[in-house]
Amino acid sequence: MPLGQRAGDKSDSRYCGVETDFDDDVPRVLSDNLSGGFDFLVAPLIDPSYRPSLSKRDVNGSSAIPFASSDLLLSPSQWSSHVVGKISSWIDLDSEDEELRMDSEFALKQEIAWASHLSLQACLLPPPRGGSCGNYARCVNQILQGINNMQLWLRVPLEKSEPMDEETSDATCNRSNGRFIDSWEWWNSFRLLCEHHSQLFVALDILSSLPSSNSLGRWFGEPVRAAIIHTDSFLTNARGFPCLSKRHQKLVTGLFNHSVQIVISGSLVHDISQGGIEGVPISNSDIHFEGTLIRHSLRPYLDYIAHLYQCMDPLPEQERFELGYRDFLQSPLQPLMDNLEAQTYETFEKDAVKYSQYQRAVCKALLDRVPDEMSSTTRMVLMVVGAGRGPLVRASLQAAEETGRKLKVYAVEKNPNAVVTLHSLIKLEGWEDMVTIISSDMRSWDAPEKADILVSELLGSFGDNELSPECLDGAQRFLKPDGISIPSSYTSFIQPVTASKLYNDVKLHRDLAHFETAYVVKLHRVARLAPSQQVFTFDHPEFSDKKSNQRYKKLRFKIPADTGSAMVHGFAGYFDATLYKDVHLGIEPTTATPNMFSWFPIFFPLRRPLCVPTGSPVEVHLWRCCSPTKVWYEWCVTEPSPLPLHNSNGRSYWVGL
Ligand SMILES: C[S@@+](CC[C@H](N)C(=O)[O-])C[C@H]1O[C@@H](n2cnc3c(N)ncnc32)[C@H](O)[C@@H]1O
Repeated sequence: MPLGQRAGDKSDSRYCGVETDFDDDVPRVLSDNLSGGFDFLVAPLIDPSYRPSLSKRDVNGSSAIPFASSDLLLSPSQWSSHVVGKISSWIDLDSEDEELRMDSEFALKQEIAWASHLSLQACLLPPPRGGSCGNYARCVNQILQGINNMQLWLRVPLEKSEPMDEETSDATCNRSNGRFIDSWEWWNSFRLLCEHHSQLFVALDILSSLPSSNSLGRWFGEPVRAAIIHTDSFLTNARGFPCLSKRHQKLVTGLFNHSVQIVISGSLVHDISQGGIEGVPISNSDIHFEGTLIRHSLRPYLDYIAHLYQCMDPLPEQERFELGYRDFLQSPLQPLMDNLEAQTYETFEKDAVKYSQYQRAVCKALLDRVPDEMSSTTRMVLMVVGAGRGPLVRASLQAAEETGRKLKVYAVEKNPNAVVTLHSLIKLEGWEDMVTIISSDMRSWDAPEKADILVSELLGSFGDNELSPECLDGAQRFLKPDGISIPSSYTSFIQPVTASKLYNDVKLHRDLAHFETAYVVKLHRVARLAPSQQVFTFDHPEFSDKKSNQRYKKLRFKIPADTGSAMVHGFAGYFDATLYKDVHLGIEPTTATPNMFSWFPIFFPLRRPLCVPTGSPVEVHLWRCCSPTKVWYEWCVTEPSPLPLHNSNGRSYWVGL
């Protein structure tokens, strides 16, 4: 029974699991837990006292392996939708004891084979035992090469003690028996050994104390599938009911938002005589036995988790619309080289916020340029360059009306199809006296007069990446020397991110070119590791003789020390544009224009994930390179360790002029 209804949320986080002990009557255990309100079990598949080496001594091989129920007692579809197999926790693949190690390898493979036979969607692997986990990772990696769709969830305690001063910059000081533990390091070694395998996930054990927010944040870029909350981690409220600390609540909400499933583990440790969570009515799903109400012993914890789920705000409509775009890599548009389609224009035009910002900017420019006393005698020449289907023409005319200024508009557009639409718009709106349509590339148009105001929206997710600088260089010929360009400038930004899903999606292409391409993507499962920094700025108009649109920037990012070590899979990129004076629009997360949806961020991947030890800076270099026919970016990392230069000479990714 899902935790609740949240408009638009179709993610797995609606389903809550329960960790159970070994029981050879899985159908009954499942039925009890489903009736108790849980959606799935995390259950051992085999009797924990079983050891392969002992059974091998049974020379006849006559005794059955003590698996918990078979596929005759529970159908494969029931196993698949309701059971996550819990691999035996005695397994220790890096033990010094050879017999135990050999037994462990045999048992692990045997249990996973059984889980595959049952069509389980996932198995929970025991946590690495700290220190070296080479043999454990080797065996899991072998298994990963052979399984079909099943996921393996590596159980990892969510634990990070604060390092002592002298350990701050030492990433290898991850000792389970010493002073400093950062369990992320265990996960990191393991997944590096398994080469970021896309079926290897994390299940986090949520303990009663939580590490710092920065260190928790790292996990949102990792493939976390489940969070196991032990009943011991719950606090007790004034009335004796289980509840979580504010920080735990925030974490759980964050996990829900990232499609992570909660699993309750442990036994009832709260003394609740009344039943039911405070304020939550006893539910239909409580079991009635011979007229007596039997509640699942963990029901108060489940009810509390459901309560947290139900308290979340509904997903805003725009977010719902964009759900399918989350972490989905798209090639950036090439509006200069290609002609956009009507559908694309239509999507742009739905973004009312963008056009209202433009309208505000044009209003301010008109008021600055034409004093009140001249408003009836002066007619401003405004050119919309790259007019598309006309929304900026409309915004400009509305600004003229709002300010009582007179306007003559030229709408310049190089896409002949959009020009057809423009003509029909002008006719429909009766703007023939005010608007002249020019079907031309702005870089080659011979304008009959000069403009007071040049309005354009040629911006990509990274500002200049759709070649606004090159187009406006061509267009500023017909701007008066004291004329105004809207936008007057734009700046790009980047920040390092953990984004294991994006990394794996790029890797799927199995070629270099995809690792040297920038993507437009609605970032969701990412950890933003350090505040973004400015990269390239372009100002318009720019009449200087020496100007160049080539750029180079070196940036150093400092990941907060309490984050711990982190993995960088690439850089998230954004832009902010000043339209006119204080009117701006942009997508840089800290200053993003609210409710504007025209642009998703850009993502510059790295060919090899970059492990950044605690306290190490990340030094990145970015170039904007230009030739007569194309513009491209090159990028590389030089600290903490050098990575190859990406996209040399624009060999993999470029934007055509
Ligand atoms: C991002 S769209 C914006 C369209 C419209 N202004 C809007 O806001 O919906 C950019 C438009 O500029 C046009 N464009 C790009 N480069 C151009 C150029 N050099 N000359 C004329 N139009 C250009 C494209 O065809 C496209 O219609």
